[in-house]
Amino acid sequence: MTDPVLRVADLTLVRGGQTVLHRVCFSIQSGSHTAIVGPNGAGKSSLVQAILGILPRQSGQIELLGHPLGAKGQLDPAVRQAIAYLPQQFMVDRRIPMTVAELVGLGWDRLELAWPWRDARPRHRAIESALAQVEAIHLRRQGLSALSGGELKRVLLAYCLVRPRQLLILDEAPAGLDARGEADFYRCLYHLQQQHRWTILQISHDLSMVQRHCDHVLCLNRELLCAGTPDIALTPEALGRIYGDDFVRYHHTCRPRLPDSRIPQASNAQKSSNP
Ligand SMILES: Nc1ncnc2c1ncn2[C@@H]1O[C@H](COP(=O)(O)OP(=O)(O)OP(=O)(O)O)[C@@H](O)[C@H]1O
Repeated sequence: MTDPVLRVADLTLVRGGQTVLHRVCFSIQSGSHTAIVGPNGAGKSSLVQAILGILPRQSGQIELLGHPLGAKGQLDPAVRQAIAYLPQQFMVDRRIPMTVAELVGLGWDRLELAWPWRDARPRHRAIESALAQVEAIHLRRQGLSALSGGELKRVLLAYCLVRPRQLLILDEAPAGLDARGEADFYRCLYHLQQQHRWTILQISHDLSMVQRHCDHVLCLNRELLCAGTPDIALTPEALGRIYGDDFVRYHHTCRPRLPDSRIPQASNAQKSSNP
């Protein structure tokens, strides 16, 4: 078995004086698709922020692509560039006069100093290719303020894939999209995952999506309560431990369409109910 893409050992995190993660341990393998599930306030976003080196940890170790993450978030720049992050909300003022191509280009730029003119052509080609892959090439000269929510998510995916990445971390990335936008986003994401062999770690509240698309689940509520394939981690018993014993999972089912002959006729129904 190859080295894990991510290894978290004994991670404890304190925020605002309270322990939000207690001795969390797990690892994720290359090419896997892992979901982090758990109730509001369970520490899911805090966990992701600790993995990205944004939040300092109280204790424990984090290793990304075989490299240790320093106590203050230090990480080999080449490793950092192999990781892409898609947040729940894109916190940049959309009135900033920036085009889609300029935003995607930021994902290509190296962290160290470089000669801008030497890289201009490959940079341009990488931006065009990334936008084409998310079917957003027609938006390249558009300002960010003119994008719909769904278009912006696709552009952010292009930002993620403008450079080769190995690990993609998503924090409720399709939040705010309508049902169609969410389905399109996931279709695009899974297609790209197959193509680029990404390892995905995503926070989600959508247990049906997790059941359908993820091969590993981490159930978190301040500590790691259980982990395994969706069949193991999303049983009613396991969900009861995470969300409380009275939790009942809602399944949306479509009523089958009745053949026309069996649909009650409003006029007949009315007739028979009239004296
Ligand atoms: N900036 C902060 N300062 C102090 N405490 C915080 C801060 N942000 C979050 N917390 C606390 O950390 C705990 C975990 O929050 P976190 O956002 O990680 O949970 P979550 O599982 O991602 O929740 P949700 O599903 O609601 O997004 C919560 O108790 C929260 O109040």
